[in-house]
Amino acid sequence: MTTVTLDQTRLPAHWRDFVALTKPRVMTLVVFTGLCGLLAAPGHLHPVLAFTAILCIALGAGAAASLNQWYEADIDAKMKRTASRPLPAGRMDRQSALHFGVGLSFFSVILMGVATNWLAAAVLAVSILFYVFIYTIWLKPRTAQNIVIGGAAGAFPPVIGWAAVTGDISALPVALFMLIFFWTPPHFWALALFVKTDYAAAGIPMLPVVSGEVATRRQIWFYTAIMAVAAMAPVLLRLTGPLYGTVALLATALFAAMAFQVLRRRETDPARMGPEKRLFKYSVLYLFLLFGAVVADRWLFA
Ligand code: HEM
Ligand SMILES: CC(C)=CCC/C(C)=C/CC/C(C)=C/COP(=O)(O)OP(=O)(O)O
Repeated sequence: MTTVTLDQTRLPAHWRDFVALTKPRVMTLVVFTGLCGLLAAPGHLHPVLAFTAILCIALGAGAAASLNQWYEADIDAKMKRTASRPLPAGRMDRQSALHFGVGLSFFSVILMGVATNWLAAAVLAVSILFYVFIYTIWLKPRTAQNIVIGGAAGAFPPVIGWAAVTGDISALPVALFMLIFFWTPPHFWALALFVKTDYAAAGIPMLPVVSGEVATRRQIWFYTAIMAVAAMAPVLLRLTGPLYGTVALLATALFAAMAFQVLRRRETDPARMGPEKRLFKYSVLYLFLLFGAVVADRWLFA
């Protein structure tokens, strides 16, 4: 097992490493759900301010990701998937990541407040604090249910986007929050099944490590069922229309079919494209599809 002596490597940090620190690939979907919240909201925000609001969500998410990596540098060094990140690989010192994360957090929240309103800024602040303190520092090292509660951090972006336009939070953004909230366990546990040896090596009590594969597969199935209800809720409550309803129905049926394949398996082969990897990859596309449909529906049928 590789142990990197952190803080002793004080190589000049390249700007690319600061970008890597923000987890840009994950951020694409965070930004997209935030953008959809903003575009689905009634009312008008000047395009420059709308762009600024989305930028703030991206910067806030990047700040949270940087603080997550500042805190977890030694854990990341023990996992194959994360060992090449800037801190464990020794390309950046921890202080830089901390300063970058704290600076960016304040900058994104204050800019959001000045450019849009302080409700959007407050929700952005809550999501950063939630990801860093509730998920990363408190729950992740302690309980296998870490992502069920901690996942709420990633569910805030559509609420932030909506609040940036309207200055309030109504039923649709709450429904979109619920959708991401219940989507997160199947999204993450599908991945956790094929990287479970990594988490075991790092001593992180992720569900497949603590409760085993069978329990994880059942939990994925359980949360998929709740997520399906959350996915259909916007149309049942008449918050969205038929286009969203059709996309949500078809995409959720496929999600459930894939989760069922995962449920039927006993063991994961991390080297192959099994049902677990397929579900993880599809989970990302699924959220893109549903959020895209919310906006398309509002714009075409509102
Ligand atoms: C606590 C909740 C969550 C956990 C624990 C989690 C965990 C993960 C992990 C470990 C990865 C692999 C990424 C990597 O290797 O760097 C991943 C990928 C991804 N996550 Fe999540 N995730 C969560 C919530 C979310 C949310 C809320 C979103 C967006 C709305 C999201 C979007 C993505 C995307 C787009 C990828 C794929 C990145 C790629 O293509 O490499 N995740 N997630
Ligand atoms: C606006 C705002 C602040 C949004 C936050 C978005 C957010 C919390 C997304 C969570 C996504 C994510 C990559 C979790 C990784 O879990 P991990 O940290 O356990 O993954 P790792 O093992 O790859 O470090």
